[in-house]
Amino acid sequence: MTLLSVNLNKIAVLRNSRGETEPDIIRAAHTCIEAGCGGITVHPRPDQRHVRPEDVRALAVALRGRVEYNIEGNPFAPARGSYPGLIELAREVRPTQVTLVPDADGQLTSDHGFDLAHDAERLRPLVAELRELGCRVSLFVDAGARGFEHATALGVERVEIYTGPYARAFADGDARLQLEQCVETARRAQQAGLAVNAGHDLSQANLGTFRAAIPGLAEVSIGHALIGEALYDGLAATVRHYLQILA
Ligand SMILES: CC(=O)[C@@H](O)[C@H](O)COP(=O)(O)O
Ligand SMILES: NCC(=O)COP(=O)(O)O
Repeated sequence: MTLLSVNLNKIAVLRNSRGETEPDIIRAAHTCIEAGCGGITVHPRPDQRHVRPEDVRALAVALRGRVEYNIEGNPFAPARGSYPGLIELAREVRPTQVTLVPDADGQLTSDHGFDLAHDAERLRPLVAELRELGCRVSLFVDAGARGFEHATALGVERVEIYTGPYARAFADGDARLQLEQCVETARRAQQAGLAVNAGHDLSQANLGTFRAAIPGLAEVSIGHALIGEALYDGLAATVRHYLQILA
């Protein structure tokens, strides 16, 4: 069974565009949980254009004991304004899992993973602290990544394969090479004792093929496509509700 963790960043983006409280991220989380998802993911960033520290805290209260809570982000990005930094947020809310992502500041979205051999030493104290807090630690890696033994040696339990290039190739009509690379990467990670998560631009169109190719895939975190698809799935019914009011 692969756990579906719904990324709610895009709900926050819509809400932030009006500076008010709707759509409500907690209500969205309840809806996803009632629909059967196994986890909620958020990816706070220092510029706070997506979920904000207060969302991270409120979700921790709403989710506790119900589903897994996965917080993603760059642990090296400094605190800025009311953003206290990823590790400080983890200290406060102790999520189920922290996925460390080497985003550059101001990056539109995540687009690459860690170089495990190169980054291991600076990750070491962070991984140790997160594990002491009781959080499972996952590292975001590119398809094709090597050096998983460095992650295992740090005490990391999972890696998340960045699936953006796979999703793009799938949309372009031929994802064979990208998929093979993901399969091979998952196999190497599992051989090193790590469980494998995946995410970025996964969708109803490309998920089935991906899942079928990766035995033991532990978790997928999906946000952008899922929220977009939810709009299409709900738009007609919502228009009908408005028409009933106006009839
Ligand atoms: C690590 C990763 O791939 C996701 O967390 C992604 O960055 C989230 O997407 P947003 O760009 O919507 O925050
Ligand atoms: N870790 C990936 C994630 O949380 C969601 O990515 P996307 O589906 O929004 O591209």
